[in-house]
Amino acid sequence: MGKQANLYAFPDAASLAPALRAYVISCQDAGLQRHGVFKVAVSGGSLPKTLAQALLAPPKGEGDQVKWDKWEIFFADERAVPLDHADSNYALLKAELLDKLSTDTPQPTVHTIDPTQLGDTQELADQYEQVLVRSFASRDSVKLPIFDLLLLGCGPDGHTCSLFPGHELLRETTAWVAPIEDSPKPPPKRITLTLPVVNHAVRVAFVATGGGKKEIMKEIFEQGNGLPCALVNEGTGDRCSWFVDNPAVEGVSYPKRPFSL
Ligand SMILES: O=C1O[C@H](COP(=O)(O)O)[C@@H](O)[C@H](O)[C@H]1O
Repeated sequence: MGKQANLYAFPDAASLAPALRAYVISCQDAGLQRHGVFKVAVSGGSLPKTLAQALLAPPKGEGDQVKWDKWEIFFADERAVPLDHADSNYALLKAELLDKLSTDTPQPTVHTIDPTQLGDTQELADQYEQVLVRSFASRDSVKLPIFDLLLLGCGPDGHTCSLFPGHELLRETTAWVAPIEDSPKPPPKRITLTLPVVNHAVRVAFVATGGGKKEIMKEIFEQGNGLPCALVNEGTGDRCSWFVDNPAVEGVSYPKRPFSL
C-alpha cells in the first residue's frame, strides 16, 4: 500500500493550534526557499478561527515567524456573494484573521473573487482561474497550479472546498476553478478549486474539530466511499495531514501519529 495521510489528534483546539502553526510555517519556509513567495489557499467554515488561533500567537523564536508580506492567499472555495456578505469566505477570513494583524505588520496579498461577476458563476470561476494563471505564470509549462499549501475543512457530509459527495464536479479533469450552482449546503452558487488542483498541491492540511465530525471521519478513514475528503487522502498520500481534536476522531480506526515535522 502507498503512503497514507497523517492523522494528528490533540485534546482540543488550543493544543492543536501550536502544531498547526509549526506545520504552516514549515510549508511557508519551504515555499520561500523554492520560489520566494508562499502560495496558500484557505477554506471558510470553521477553519479561519482555528487558523487565527495558530497564526496570531506570539512567535516563540527566530524560526517561528509568519512572514505575512511573502504570503499570497487564495480561496479554496468561495461563495458567489459580495465580499462583505455574511456567507463570504473572504469576509470570514478577514474578520477572524486579516483584520487582527497589527497595522505595523507588512500585509499579505489576498486574491478575492471579482465581486462584479456575481451574476454569472461560470464567469466568476473563469476569472478566478485567470487570477491563478497570472500568479502561477512563471511556472507556465505546468498544466496545473502547484500551491505550497492548501488549508481545508471537512464538512459533516465529507465535502471539502465546494466539492460535494456524489457531485459531477468530482469528475472535472481540465478546469482549475469550477462553478457550482446547486451546492447542497447554502448558498447554492459558489466556485471551487477542482480535485486535480487540490491533489497537485505540495502539501494539504485538513482541520476538523468537534464531535459533530466523528461519524464522517470514521467513514472517510475507514471506508472512503468516494467522499471528497477521502479522494484527497487517496490523491495526496502522506503529503496530506489532518489536524483534529480527540472528539472528532473518537472511535475512528486509523493510526494517529504524534505530531512532528
Ligand atoms: O461550505 C463550506 O464548508 C466547508 C466545511 O465547513 P466546516 O464549517 O464544516 O469546517 C468549508 O471548508 C468550505 O470552505 C465552505 O465553503
